Order: sequence, then structure tokens, then C-alpha cells
Amino acid sequence: MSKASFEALPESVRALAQADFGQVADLFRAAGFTVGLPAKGVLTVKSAQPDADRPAVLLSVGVHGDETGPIEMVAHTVDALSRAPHGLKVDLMLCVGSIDAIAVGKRFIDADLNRMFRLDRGDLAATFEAGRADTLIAATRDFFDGAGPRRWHLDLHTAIRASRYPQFAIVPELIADGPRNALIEWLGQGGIEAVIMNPKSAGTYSYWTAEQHGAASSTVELGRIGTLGQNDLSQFAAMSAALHALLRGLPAPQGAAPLVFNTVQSITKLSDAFRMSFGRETENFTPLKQGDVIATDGDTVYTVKHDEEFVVFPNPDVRVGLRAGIMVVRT
Ligand SMILES: O=C(O)CCC(=O)N[C@@H](CCC(=O)O)C(=O)O
Ligand SMILES: [Zn+2]
Repeated sequence: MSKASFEALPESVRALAQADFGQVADLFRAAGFTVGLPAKGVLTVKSAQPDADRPAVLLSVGVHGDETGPIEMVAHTVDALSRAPHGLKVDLMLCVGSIDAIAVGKRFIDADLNRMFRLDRGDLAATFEAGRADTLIAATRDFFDGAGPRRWHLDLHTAIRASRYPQFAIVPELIADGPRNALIEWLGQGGIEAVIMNPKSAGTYSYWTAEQHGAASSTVELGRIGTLGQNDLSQFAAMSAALHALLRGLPAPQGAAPLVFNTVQSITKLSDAFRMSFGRETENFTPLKQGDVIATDGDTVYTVKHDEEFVVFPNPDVRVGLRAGIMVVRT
């Protein structure tokens, strides 16, 4: 994006995209909160009096640098909150994931940051994003270590391609029933139409916080990737209202319960011979029938096992060893 277009963005959007929390931090500090800037791109705002009943909410955006819609939406949410700071009823950690990738409008610089949240990174360990993940892991640990049991993490993304349900979410299965059901209900109130239950970590930030910190976590997909400043923010109205309510301790507006899908296959790219059986632009939640070939990879042939499976995140361009798609079924 040109310098002139960037300068034309609202100040709050420019600030968040550059991870400049100066003004917001000052406003919360002046209102008596304990404000921390533990790392570049990370802001924490906590009640001055520790309170185990107070929810701890981690809001992350820009984990992929070209997923700009949530950056715009959250910039407006946080800007409004910082101007009425006493309305904040949770301990908040705000995280801008891939600051350098946002600056150049790319998904990542070297390798996908959202595959680094795992103990064994293999050949990803030497990448630029591995260092960033270490920084975020440490800041996240410090935030949740002092928190009470009501822990949330919403990692806001956008999908690369169109989706039959434009707003959907991925929820780690290991979250306990009570908080998981509350999270899914809240996601519906935020306009999420479909929820995919995820049984296994792919090295994602949301799975990490659920597994390591007992958070009710979700990767939330809000439409498609777009250019900063050119996203249609009206598509985020329900999510924006739900976030407003969450951060202020208010009930979220009514919303329909999302459809729930189970993950039945994770398709891993094993080699450079990996070929998908359909085009790159195949929409998320496209149905395939039993026996259909999903992908081939040398001698490995991935086929549909159930009567019908829906493909999500088909991406043959990932590094060898990483997830190239998932197959889901309706519960
Ligand atoms: O559209 C795509 O192919 C990717 C969109 C995206 O970044 N999705 C997340 C999902 C993370 C999860 O499974 O919880 C990702 O792939 O990192
Ligand atoms: Zn993403």
C-alpha cells in the first residue's frame, strides 16, 4: 500500500497496524488501570486490584499480515473503549501478531507464524517467525499466569478464499464443555455461522492458549483477506457488537447458533509432489462425495471417507510438513 493511502487511514487503524499503543495505553493508564507493554505489538490492560472473578481476554489480530479486516475492526473497538475506559470489565491483552508482515501486506515474512505454537518446530525453528512466536508465547504466559479461571482467546483472521459460510470459527475440542459451549454460543451471537471442532494442534495460537492456559479459544475467520482501509466493515457488525459487549461485561446481542462440524481428516503436504484434485479457488465448505480424491502426494492418496465431507483451507502452497487442508462433516 502506498504511503499516501496509509496516511489516509483513520489514526486508530494506522496505530494498530503499526502496533503503536501509545495513546491507548495513556488513556487506560490515566483511568487507573495497570498497563503493560511487554513486547512490541502487545498491550495489557489490567484492573489495578487483582480480581480472580474478572475474565482475562486475549484478542489477537494480524497473525497473518494480509488479514487486515480484523485489524480495522479491533482498532475501532479499542479506540472507542479507550475513550470510555471505565467501561472495560475484563483484563485485556491485545496482540498484533506479524507486525513486519502487516507492513508489507504479506501473510508472513519467512514462514507461517500460526504454525509455530508447538514445542517441536522442526525446520521451522530457524525462521523469522519462530522468534516472534517465542515472544508471544512468553507474553501470553505472563498474561494468563495471573488470571482467574475465566479465560478467553479470540484470534481474529480472514480466509484466503471465499467460504460458503463467510464467517466461521475453529474451536479446539479439548476446551471443557462449559466454557466451550459458552464460547460457541457467543460466536453465534457474533455472527459466526459455522464452527469447526479441532481435535489436534496444527501449531496454531488458539490451540496453544486452550492447551497450555485453559482458555476458551478460537480462531475466528471473518470473511476474506483484503487491503487495509478497503474492508467492508459492515460485514463485521455482529462480531463488533459481540466484542463490545464482551469487553464491557454485557450480554451479547442475540444470534443464531452456529452449525457445528467435526474435523475428520487433516491433509498434510508430505512432499513437493503434493497435488490437490481441485483448484486453488475452491470455496471453503465445498462438499465432496465418498471416494472422491482430495489430493495425491507420491504414493499417498487422500480420499473422502464419509458419505460427504467438506473441504476447508485447501492450500497446496504450504511448506512440506504442514497442513494443506482439513475435511469436516456436520455433527
Ligand atoms: O484461508 C486459509 O486457507 C487460511 C486462513 C487462516 O489463516 N486460517 C487459520 C486457521 C487456524 C486454525 O486452524 O485454528 C490458519 O490456517 O492458520
Ligand atoms: Zn489467518
